[in-house]
Amino acid sequence: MNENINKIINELHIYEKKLLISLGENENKSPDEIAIETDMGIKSVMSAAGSLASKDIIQVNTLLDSKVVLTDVGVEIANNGLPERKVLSALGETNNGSIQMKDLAQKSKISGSDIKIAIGWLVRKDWAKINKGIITITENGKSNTEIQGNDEKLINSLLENNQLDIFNLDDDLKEGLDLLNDRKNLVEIIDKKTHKFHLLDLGIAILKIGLTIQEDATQLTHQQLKDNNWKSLNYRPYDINAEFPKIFPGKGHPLRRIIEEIRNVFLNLGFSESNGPILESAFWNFDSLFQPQDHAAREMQDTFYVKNPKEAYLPDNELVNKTALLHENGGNTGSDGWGYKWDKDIAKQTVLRTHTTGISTKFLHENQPPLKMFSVGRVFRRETITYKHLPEFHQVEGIVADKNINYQNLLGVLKEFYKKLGFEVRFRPAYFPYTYLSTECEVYLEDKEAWIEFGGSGMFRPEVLEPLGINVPVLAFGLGIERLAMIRYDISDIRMLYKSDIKWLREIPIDNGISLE
Ligand SMILES: N[C@@H](Cc1ccccc1)C(=O)O
Repeated sequence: MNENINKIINELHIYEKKLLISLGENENKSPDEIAIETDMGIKSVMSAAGSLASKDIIQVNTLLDSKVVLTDVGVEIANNGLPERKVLSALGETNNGSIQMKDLAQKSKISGSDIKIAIGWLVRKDWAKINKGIITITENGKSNTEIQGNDEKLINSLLENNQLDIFNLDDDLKEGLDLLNDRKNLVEIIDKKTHKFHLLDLGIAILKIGLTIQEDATQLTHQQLKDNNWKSLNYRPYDINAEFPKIFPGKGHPLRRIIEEIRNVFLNLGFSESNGPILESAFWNFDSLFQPQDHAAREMQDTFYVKNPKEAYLPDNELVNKTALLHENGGNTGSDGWGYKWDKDIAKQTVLRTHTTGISTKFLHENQPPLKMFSVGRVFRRETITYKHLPEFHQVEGIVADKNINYQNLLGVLKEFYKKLGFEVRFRPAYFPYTYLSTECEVYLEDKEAWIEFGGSGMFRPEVLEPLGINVPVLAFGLGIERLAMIRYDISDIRMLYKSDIKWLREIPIDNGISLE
């Protein structure tokens, strides 16, 4: 037996020991008292008690503790007397023991609203009778003028003691409580659960053997190693439930992360990555895309033109001349072109690129199909800032060029791309001067109950491909990235992505499965 107990003792946690020792001194302490005395905190006391109870060392009883207290109204009544008591006193002071109803308020000094209550209780307590507007004291009333009722006893006792334990009330006070309870607003009963610990035989036996508390070591010191003390130390076990401070490790910005995710999707689909300058010539940004020089998108209100450098270099003459011809009369493509005089100077203008599509035409000019290329970059438009518009944002641009490429392949690539990112998109017919057929992808924003546009795409027109020297079909797309991030991170305002809102950035989970190496 002893051997067994020793084993149990050895396995006791320091909190269990502290609790047992405390109970050994006095079993009647409340958990709160023990928590203060042992400096353990109430949670630790209760969990140590639970653990001791599970080993049959102590028993934990749950008690309901019900206290009665005066309400604010109750305190006032306790100081001034019950309204019916005031009326009874007033009746006692009259010669014939009666008062006219209409004089009641004035004679008994109670407020109008208390009259009804006073009458009700006078009758219920049989202190007075009412007949034809006259209140008359009864025999019972007379004999009660000097005696406190049980309800009054309780009120006074509460005024003195603040609160009383319901289970300890004597019979008078119990009856008083019943009466007061009927009045609704004078007393209140507060129920509280408490626990009481009781040492069982095993607990008593353990205490008899005696418990020593060796404070746990939480740190190893140089000295302990030197003195060889470390061997006899009692090491505090790791508490994996302990509270810990929140830490906010560094992490990639959500926009950066989604860009990396997008890059991975295309790299995994076998696309090669390309890039281009932010400051671009109008030639690559517009002219190479068969966008006429008077096209609305080129207007100052849509495009940022740059003063310095004011002009960009144009590519080789052959390409420039072919492009000029195409704009003017369609060149060899069978198209009529736009039918205007193409102006070199307009093509030389420098712009902050309005899309990344110029990267694609430049890439086609410099590379031979078959090819698959994508690029991610920042683009600029003179947009009014709203929850879904910013004057600068990111696009992912891409092309696939090969003999048998067609519009179905385009839809296939886009579907695959969005699916890999976890989005469901719908396609709508669209128009771009440089593609035919053209389509736009949209996603439904539940918050705004609206479809928002994700980006455009289409098959490059022959007018685009011919001057570049490409004679196979090319599918092309240019998709916005910020809006994807909005949905991915559940933010209803695109501006959030550019605010240094620490709280939001901190709370975004780190791990969304994308590595940033
Ligand atoms: N450049 C278009 C998208 C697009 C790219 C390629 C082909 C067709 C459309 C935009 O910015 O919206």
